Amino acid sequence: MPSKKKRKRAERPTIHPRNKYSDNPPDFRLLATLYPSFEPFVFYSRDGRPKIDWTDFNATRELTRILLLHDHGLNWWIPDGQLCPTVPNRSNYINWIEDLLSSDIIARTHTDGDAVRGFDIGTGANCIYPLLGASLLGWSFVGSDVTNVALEWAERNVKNNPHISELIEIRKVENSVNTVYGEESDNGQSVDRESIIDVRKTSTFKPEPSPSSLELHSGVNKNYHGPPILVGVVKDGERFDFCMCNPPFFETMEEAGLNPKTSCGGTLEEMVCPGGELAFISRIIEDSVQLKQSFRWYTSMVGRKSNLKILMSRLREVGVTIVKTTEFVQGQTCRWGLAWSFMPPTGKKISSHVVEKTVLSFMLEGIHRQYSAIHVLQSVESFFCTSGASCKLNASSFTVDVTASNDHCDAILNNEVQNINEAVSHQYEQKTSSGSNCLHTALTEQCFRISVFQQIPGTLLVKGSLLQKESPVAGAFSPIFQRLEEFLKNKFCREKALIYGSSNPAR
Ligand SMILES: C[S@@+](CC[C@H](N)C(=O)[O-])C[C@H]1O[C@@H](n2cnc3c(N)ncnc32)[C@H](O)[C@@H]1O
Repeated sequence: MPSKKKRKRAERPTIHPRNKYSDNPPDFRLLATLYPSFEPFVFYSRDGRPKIDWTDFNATRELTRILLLHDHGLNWWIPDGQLCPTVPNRSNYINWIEDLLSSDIIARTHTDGDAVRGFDIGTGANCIYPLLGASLLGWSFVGSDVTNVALEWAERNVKNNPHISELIEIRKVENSVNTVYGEESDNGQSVDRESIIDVRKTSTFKPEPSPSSLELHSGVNKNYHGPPILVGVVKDGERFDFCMCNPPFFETMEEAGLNPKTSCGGTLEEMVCPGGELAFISRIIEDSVQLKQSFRWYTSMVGRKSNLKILMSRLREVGVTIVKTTEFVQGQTCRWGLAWSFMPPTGKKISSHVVEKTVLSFMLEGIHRQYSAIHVLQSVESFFCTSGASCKLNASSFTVDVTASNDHCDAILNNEVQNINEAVSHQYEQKTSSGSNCLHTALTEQCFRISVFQQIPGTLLVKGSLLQKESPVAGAFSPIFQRLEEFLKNKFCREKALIYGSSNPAR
């Protein structure tokens, strides 16, 4: 049997090992006794487990407030309706940047001794990244934003923490330098034609999208039409170790208010920008082409896997020296981290936590209305069972654990249907490092977990994790996963899989 600790890790596969909450999730019972203001929000399920109502904004805000106070010694507040960050999830991004900075894959150059300086694009009223980065790691930050409420509350949150306030500068993004030619931008603000023309004149960036870029993938032109992001905000001669960004992910508020299971607030300005995250991050890429080595690392969160692929091909076009990605999982939500640099690479490798080669994924987009994640999960199970592989479906974690022999793998790849009762009996037990339930495996078998995550309505992410990296049949994992992609797309999506084994650069 796997140890308790190992099982816990397997349930939360990508929480960073240095994350304070990786082995100790918040203890609501304890927090309710320590903080009377939190107590009214905690209730107990039949089996006595303490819970909070994730759909209650006041509950999620109070949880964030006391976690920041209890675990980080930070005083913090936001007004009603502003985006409320989840502390464990935001800490993951900070830990990932720490990995990038310490990785030696690019040269260390312009740092001021050991001091690390970051730029948080769109710090929000919550100012969460500068507060966490400064208190956990002593990093200094510029946090930028455009709205008065964000700037006012970010300032307040900094001032209320005098022990780190010297480390954080909140910077207003001036709209006078705008990015749409001689017209009004979508939000009615005036714009400056000159600034964008100058930027393009000196740029090596190609304004015409190539066949692999935005228009082709999305079917719409997703150019950014908003206030400046980095160019025009970063001052002449300023140098940073990194920038980070939790961008406005969505194109409309409808798209944004979608997770009925949680209430984390979020105003129109925080959640939405014309063109959504694709346009916003594409502008960060364009700005990075201008600013090049002013930053060691450029990074952003990405909300949709399909956008990650497009952005990666964009990065290849503009000639970055290195691209890194990671995955952030919290409950049923999955986000990605995208990082790139123009620094010369040193040829050294980054730690294995950052590069994840045994995890594959694809998106199911345009799912027919009548289907939900559980239907997809059941089809995953039947897909593998019909080849004779053994499956264990877990409806609460939305996973299917699969154990497949060499013969089962062949059957899947050759589209053969086997008698389920004839599944090869397992020969002996071999524990996997990830502590999965899928333990009864012979050496010639492989064991993997398929997980299904809700993205937005009509879009699911399907992820496959190989649990026995050393298995001699591990090489079959990728083609099998491609078969699964083809099968699920044909069954659930309005747009069918056109060709078997569609290439996915993000894999
Ligand atoms: C999704 S919120 C992120 C807030 C916070 N960083 C977090 O992680 O919770 C996006 C933020 O970006 C800000 N924003 C939008 N356009 C911006 C721009 N051009 N420059 C700086 N901030 C911008 C919004 O006002 C909003 O506060």
